[in-house]
Amino acid sequence: MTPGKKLEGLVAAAITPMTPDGQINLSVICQYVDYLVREQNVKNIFVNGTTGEGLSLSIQERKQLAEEWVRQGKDKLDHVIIHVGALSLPESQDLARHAAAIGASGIAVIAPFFFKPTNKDELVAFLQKVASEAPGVPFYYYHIPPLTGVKIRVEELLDGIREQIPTFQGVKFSDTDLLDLAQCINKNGSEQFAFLYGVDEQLLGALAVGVNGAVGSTYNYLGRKTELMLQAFAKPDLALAQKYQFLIGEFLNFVIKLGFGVAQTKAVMTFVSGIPMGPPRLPLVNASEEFIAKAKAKLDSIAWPNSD
Ligand SMILES: CC(=O)N[C@@H]([C@@H](O)[C@H](O)[C@H](O)CO)[C@@H](O)CC(=O)C(=O)O
Repeated sequence: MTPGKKLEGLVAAAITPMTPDGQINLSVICQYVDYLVREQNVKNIFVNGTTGEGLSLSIQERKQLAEEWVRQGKDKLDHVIIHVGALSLPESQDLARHAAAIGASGIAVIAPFFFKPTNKDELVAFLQKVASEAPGVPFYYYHIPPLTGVKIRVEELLDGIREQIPTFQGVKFSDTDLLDLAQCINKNGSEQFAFLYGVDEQLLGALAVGVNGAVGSTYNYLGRKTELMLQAFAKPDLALAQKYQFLIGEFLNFVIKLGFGVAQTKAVMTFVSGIPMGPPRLPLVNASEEFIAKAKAKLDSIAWPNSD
């Protein structure tokens, strides 16, 4: 891992591999890291988030996964960010201390979503109590209102945030409100904080307003293609960047219509990488065989530009 290096570019939202009987499967994480680095050229990972079913895991499982990702990523990955958000503040603090103790490169926290903060001050108070348990570890706010129902604007949250959370380093922005995202970047600059976008199907729009990178589920298996989109955008070759975004969107649009979530992501990653990701945990249920066949046929049919 590379301490001090700014978090930018693509970050894979880690899937949590499980055995057929639903236990976490740490034994494939070494292979998973090698696959990301060698086949997808992705060197950053976001552990125990949405795609990783972090909120469906026990605290003990979350710690075991964090330890294994840090251990396996030590000499191969640039950043291992651990999501430590939980509904219970002491649990979240415990996870933050643990992430610091094992040498994670950053921690992230989702807004509590059962008893929800109703304004910025309540949310920042919660985040501050977690961040202060890991005073040497870069802290990221994980904004995902479609799942948390917490719609406090990030633009508002960032106002004066470093005074309350000195380790504040950036935002994982998993929302479609590009006005809010653009204002965050306009007011704070993407040099001061890292802005990482989390809606893979419209990353190009977020690049246009200045994000530093992206965290998402599809970078597990479309990391290399998305990297080519980032390169085309940087060149700049907007037509080529659009071509990549349209094709990524074509696949996601297709699977979203079939019903797409974490269970289906596990199935897609299994057939693309060959690494068994196993079943999801209830209440999520396995992707159907019909979904798998259709998703595979669709992905295979895409004619990527300059494809290898
Ligand atoms: C709601 C959801 O799962 N969003 C994904 C996206 O990567 C999403 O899978 C993708 O845009 C396809 O819709 C990420 O934002 C989640 C994520 O980064 C995480 O697992 O923490």
